[in-house]
Amino acid sequence: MSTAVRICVCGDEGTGKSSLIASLVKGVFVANKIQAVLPQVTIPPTTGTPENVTTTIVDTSARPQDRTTLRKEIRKSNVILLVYSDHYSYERVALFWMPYFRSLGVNVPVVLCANKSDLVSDGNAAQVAEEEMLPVMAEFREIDSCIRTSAKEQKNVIEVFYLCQKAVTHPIAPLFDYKEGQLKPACVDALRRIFFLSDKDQDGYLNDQEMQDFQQKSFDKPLSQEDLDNIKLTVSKSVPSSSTDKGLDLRGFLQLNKLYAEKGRHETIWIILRKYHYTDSLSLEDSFLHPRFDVPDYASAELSPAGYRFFMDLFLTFDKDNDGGLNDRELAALFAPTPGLPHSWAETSFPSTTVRNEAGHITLQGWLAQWSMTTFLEPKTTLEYLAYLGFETPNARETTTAALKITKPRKRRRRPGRVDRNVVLCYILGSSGAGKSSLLDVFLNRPFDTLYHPTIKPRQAVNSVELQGGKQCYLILEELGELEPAILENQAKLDACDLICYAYDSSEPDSFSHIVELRKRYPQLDELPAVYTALKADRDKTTQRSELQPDAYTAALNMSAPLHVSVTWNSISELFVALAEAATNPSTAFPRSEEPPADRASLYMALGATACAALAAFMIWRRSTSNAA
Ligand SMILES: Nc1nc2c(ncn2[C@@H]2O[C@H](COP(=O)(O)OP(=O)(O)OP(=O)(O)O)[C@@H](O)[C@H]2O)c(=O)[nH]1
Ligand SMILES: Nc1nc2c(ncn2[C@@H]2O[C@H](COP(=O)(O)OP(=O)(O)OP(=O)(O)O)[C@@H](O)[C@H]2O)c(=O)[nH]1
Ligand SMILES: [Ca+2]
Ligand SMILES: [Ca+2]
Repeated sequence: MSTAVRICVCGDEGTGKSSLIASLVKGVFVANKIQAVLPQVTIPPTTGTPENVTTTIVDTSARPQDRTTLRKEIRKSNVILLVYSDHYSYERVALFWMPYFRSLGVNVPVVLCANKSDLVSDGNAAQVAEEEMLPVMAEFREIDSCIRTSAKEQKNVIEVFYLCQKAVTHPIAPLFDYKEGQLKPACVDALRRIFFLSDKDQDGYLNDQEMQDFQQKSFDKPLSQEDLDNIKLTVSKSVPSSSTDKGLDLRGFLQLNKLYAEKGRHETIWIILRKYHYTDSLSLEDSFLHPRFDVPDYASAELSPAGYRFFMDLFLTFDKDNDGGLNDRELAALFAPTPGLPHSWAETSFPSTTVRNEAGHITLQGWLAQWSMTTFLEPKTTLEYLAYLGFETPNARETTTAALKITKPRKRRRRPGRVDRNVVLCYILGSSGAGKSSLLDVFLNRPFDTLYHPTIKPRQAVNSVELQGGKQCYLILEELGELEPAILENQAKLDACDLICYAYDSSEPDSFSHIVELRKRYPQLDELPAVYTALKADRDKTTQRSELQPDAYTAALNMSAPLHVSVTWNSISELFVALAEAATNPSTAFPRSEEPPADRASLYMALGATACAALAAFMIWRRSTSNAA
């Protein structure tokens, strides 16, 4: 919105341009001859000034020799005050002035002023408007408003300049189409969204309480019962088919605003739109959608209790059939005041990233998990959607950032104790076919699928996990697909990750070596806490083709031995608890720091050596037997 209004006063010679300016500034009519062109005046905002703008008024001359200056001033202005005072100068409005402004290519509102009204008898006022003003207004859309003034009698002098200010601060053009007699589509879209956000119970009507809240928010003052009844009466009169028993429906709400526009009270619409953070071009303010929110290094973003509350209420409001899931229609209704699903959700075929019910609809648990993940991975998206979806705080000065919080930085991961995080990210690394996707599926309570679909794009799954002691945390599991090398080379990605889960297929002899290779190739992985997991434990365990067998390998690292799990076993959920525990208590997932007793260390090494020898012997034996066969 503009903070300054520059008014260029134009019109034929002798129409009273300079007199109007002098009358405004001095407060009295200057009867004696005044300067042809007054110097420009700048007026600071006063109590009545719309939007507290500073106003500059520029006088001009219509004489041909002053044309260059006139042109320059018109181009610099935000609004033109076009003055006429008799029949001749009136004719010149349509014949010269309006076409002239158009030929300059300026796109500013024009306020048309019929000055010297003292010379016309009062009875004529209505007729003047009918016969003179309406036709030119109809012909030239850029005319914002018309007014009759008298500099001599101080009539409408303050008002005419006020109209000029308002034409800039509260323009009618973006809201209303005179030719069609309709609110413009962008205005209807914005009002529809505002109606939708105000209809808190989503029954399609603004009931009395919702109207009160809307009024309070828009105009910072309560709505009296009388005013409310009047509004309803006006609407029911103008939309005869609508009943206002349950409140105001969308049609009635739009009609009400249309009436404002028709009656020249379009500033009311602007007040509403601006309260809901619309810009002059009827888009949402960038600072509203993207407030400043910085996540320091080693910290993360999470939803605050207010944020969780908001998303929970949203879910409950839109689960109309109360079946504990949001079906496609309910989801579409929920996202109606937004541009659609967040980009990243659409890309990851939401809701497949989180918990769904049998019908495939996202559950409340899944919904909160999904937002927890989004906030963790891309807090700006959450902030944007909080704005679209109408998150409000009791304190008007607070923004959507009140729905988020920043966790304490956790640079020193080896320090004992829990980290200040309720949402954690765990990368699952392992050879292709090791069973990573199956792990993600079972994490989301999906049935086990024996069919193998290799993963190409990174894939995430998020769910809540109950930690020991009953505390909830959200665990994001991510398998990296073909981007595994790229992601592991990216230090920022590793810093953001809370835990590495090394996974291998215990029934596949070439599976564990992938982990050994990864750790060799990316030594920076050792800076992260880790958990080793042997997958497909329901199948026959086989010897790994690796220098050390997994147990010996982890023992040599002073790490816990791999957990043996199978997605076909119910006990698989214990793995997720173990991962969440390790991620929130990272020091437990590093090599134990106390040096083990010397003889035990050598025992591990020796064990490793025997294991290798055994493996070699085994392979030789196999080969000879197969040769024999
Ligand atoms: N009766 C009457 N006379 C007015 C009014 N306003 C201005 N006049 C007179 O009209 C004449 C022209 O007024 P100006 O203010 O100089 O007009 P202008 O448009 O600035 O004229 P230029 O500078 O020549 O372009 C003066 O004699 C004013 O006193 C008015 O409201 N009523
Ligand atoms: N018996 C058994 N089979 C499993 C288990 N987990 C996974 N599988 C099967 O192993 C095969 C590969 O599983 P995926 O989960 O696709 O393996 P992945 O690690 O995601 O594979 P990539 O995406 O190629 O890296 C599939 O046919 C699964 O059905 C398990 O616990 N037991
Ligand atoms: Ca003048
Ligand atoms: Ca309602």
